[in-house]
Formats: sequence, structure tokens, C-alpha cells
Amino acid sequence: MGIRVAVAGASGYAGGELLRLVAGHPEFDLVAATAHRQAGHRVDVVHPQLTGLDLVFGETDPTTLTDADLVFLAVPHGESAVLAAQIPPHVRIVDLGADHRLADPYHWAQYYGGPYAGQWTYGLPELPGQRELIAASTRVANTGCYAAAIILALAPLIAAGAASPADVVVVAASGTSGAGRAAKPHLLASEVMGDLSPYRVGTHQHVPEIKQASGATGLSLTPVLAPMPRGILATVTAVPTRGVDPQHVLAQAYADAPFVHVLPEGRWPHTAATLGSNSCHLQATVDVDSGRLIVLSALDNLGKGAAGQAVQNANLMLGLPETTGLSIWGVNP
Ligand SMILES: NC(=O)C1=CN([C@@H]2O[C@H](COP(=O)(O)OP(=O)(O)OC[C@H]3O[C@@H](n4cnc5c(N)ncnc54)[C@H](OP(=O)(O)O)[C@@H]3O)[C@@H](O)[C@H]2O)C=CC1
Ligand SMILES: CC(=O)N[C@@H](CCC(=O)OP(=O)(O)O)C(=O)O
Repeated sequence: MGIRVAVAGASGYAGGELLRLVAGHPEFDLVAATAHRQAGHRVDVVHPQLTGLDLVFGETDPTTLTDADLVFLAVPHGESAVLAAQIPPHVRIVDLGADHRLADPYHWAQYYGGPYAGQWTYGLPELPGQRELIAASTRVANTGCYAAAIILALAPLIAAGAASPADVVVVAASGTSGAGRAAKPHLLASEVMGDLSPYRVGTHQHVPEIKQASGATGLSLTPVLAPMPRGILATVTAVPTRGVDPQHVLAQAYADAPFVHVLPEGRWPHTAATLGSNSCHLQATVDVDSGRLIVLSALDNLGKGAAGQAVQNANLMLGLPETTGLSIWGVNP
């Protein structure tokens, strides 16, 4: 008998990717997959990529989930805090939503609203000291998808004193699965195809999360919806504080990180190379004209930006090698 794992919100995009990873994980037994409107439907009807997984979605209620050793919560903001409060402390939880990411209740109220649920251990193992904290935790808050791409690009440069924390500018494009599966008019194929559209310009909810985890004090983020199902490409620029090679700083920071790859000089991250993997690809340079540091960061929003990262955190919480059941390599093309 392996480690008993339940996935709440399993009918969504992040939940579907979690099911795929949990079902293929050598130490996990999938004991429950729960949904909301899709409760009672077969998993392989909602997720045809999981044909062969003989399961029906249960109702998302605490009694189904407390039977597990570890629960992944992949439900909308606000719902995961309500569920988590009803799950006993001995059951480990990784929350893919935002409910437990922020330290400051004021930021929660400003960007999300509703009751503030408090902060859990932040689930980005590549931050200094964070692996150990995650391993010692029974409650872990997974990162936002843009947040993962941007923090991995930025945090080592600020920590090394190589970039000014006060003036960080990011433009980041995301595939449509980042917005979830619920039908929304702006996500119709006719609206998305052939278009690049900025949204929540200057007001995106990941800004306080990125500042909190990276040390940035002034950050402008322009998110762009891109006509592709998966992937994030973030262009992060900052003012250098001293003449260090940003690529060298990143390579040193991630020398022991199995999923973060600083690419050889001359190669630039692009989303397709990361899809299906739990990897983040980085490359950095200094702009010849402005002198600003430029870091490009690519990942799969459902991989390192969500489900892959959640499994990486669960592995650490359970004392398993962090790479168990995860792929470093993608599926391009
Ligand atoms: N998509 C992404 O790239 C990322 C998502 N996340 C986070 O992961 C979580 C899930 O996102 P995603 O998969 O994209 O969203 P989806 O909209 O695709 O899926 C949402 C899931 O939550 C269920 N659900 C909806 N309403 C409720 C409710 N009131 N109570 C309980 N369950 C409910 C849905 O069930 P049903 O369909 O049966 O109604 C579905 O299983 C969110 O918190 C999101 O912010 C984090 C990082 C990246
Ligand atoms: C394309 C798109 O809409 N992306 C989502 C990112 C969702 C995400 O990362 O999840 P959290 O909401 O859990 O932080 C957005 O910008 O809100």
C-alpha cells in the first residue's frame, strides 16, 4: 500500500494534470478525485487524456478527503481555505490556490477579497532554505503560475545584490489554461485565436506574492493572454546594482536544483520546450542599450506553475526524493 492521495478540484485543468502525475507516481495511490458540478461523472469522460483511469468524481467534501494521507486542493480561491479548515492536522495538504500564500491580510483584501485564511509555508523549493521548511510542514501553499516563473528569474539576482529591488518590470505571456476550465466569453476560441491581449495591467494578483518571495519592492507586471493552451514566458528586467554576470548568478543559485535549467549562452527559453515537464528554463543578459538586466523564464503553467510543483512539494513533505514521479523533460513538439 502506497501513500494515499486525494485530489480536490480534479475536474479542472490543474486537477487533471494532478491526476495524471499522481496516477503515474510510484509511491502514490490515488484514493479520491473530487469535483463540483462534474461530481458523479467519469474521470475519462471529462479528461480523455486519462482514458484507462477507472474512476468517478466524488463530491468535494471533507469526509472524502480526510481518508487520505495527503490532499491536493485545486479548487477556486476562497474554497480551499474553507475545505482546509475541515481537514485534520495529520492529513498533509498542498493548496494550489492562493488562499494561504500571502503574509499580509491587507494584500489579500486588496487583490482577492473575502476572509483572510493565514499564511502557510510557501511552496517554492528552489528558494534558499525553503526545501527544509517544506519538508518540515504539513501545510504548503503552492505558488501562482506567473509567480513561479518570475520569482525563479528574479530572486537570486536580488539576493546577490546584483539587481535593484525597487525597479522591476515584467511582461509575461500565458496560455489559456492558466485561466481555468470554466467557460468565459473572453476565452472562446474565436476571441483567443490570432490575438495577444493584455489583461489586469498594473493590477495583477501575483504582484504581492512575487514581491514577498523575491525581495522586490517595486514591480510592474503586464500579463498577456496568448493563443496557446499551455505555457508561460516571462521577460523580467531590472536595474543592475553592480557589474555582475546575471547568468553566472542564476547558474550558481540553481546548481543543485533538478528542475531549473539556466540555458547555455545563445539559447533562449521558449514555452514549447517546457510543456509536460516540471522544468523552468532561464537565460539572462545585459541590455546593450539601457544596461538593464534581462531574464527570460519559461515554464508549463500546469507543470512547474501548478501540478508538477505541487507534486514536488508533496515529495519533500513525505521525505521522498523531490523528483519522484516528475519529468525534467518536455514533450515538444
Ligand atoms: N490553471 C493554472 O495554470 C493554475 C491554477 N492554479 C490554481 O489552481 C486552482 C484550480 O485552477 P484550475 O484548474 O485552473 O481551475 P478550473 O476552473 O479548471 O477547475 C476548478 C476546479 O474546482 C472545482 N470547483 C469549482 N467551484 C467549486 C466550489 N465552489 N467548491 C469546490 N470545488 C469547486 C471545479 O469543479 P467542477 O468543474 O466539477 O465544477 C474544478 O474541479 C485555482 O485555485 C487556481 O488559481 C494555480 C496555478 C496555475
Ligand atoms: C491566463 C490566466 O488567466 N492566468 C491566471 C493565472 C492563474 C494562476 O496562476 O493561479 P492563481 O490564481 O492560483 O494564482 C491569471 O492571470 O489570473
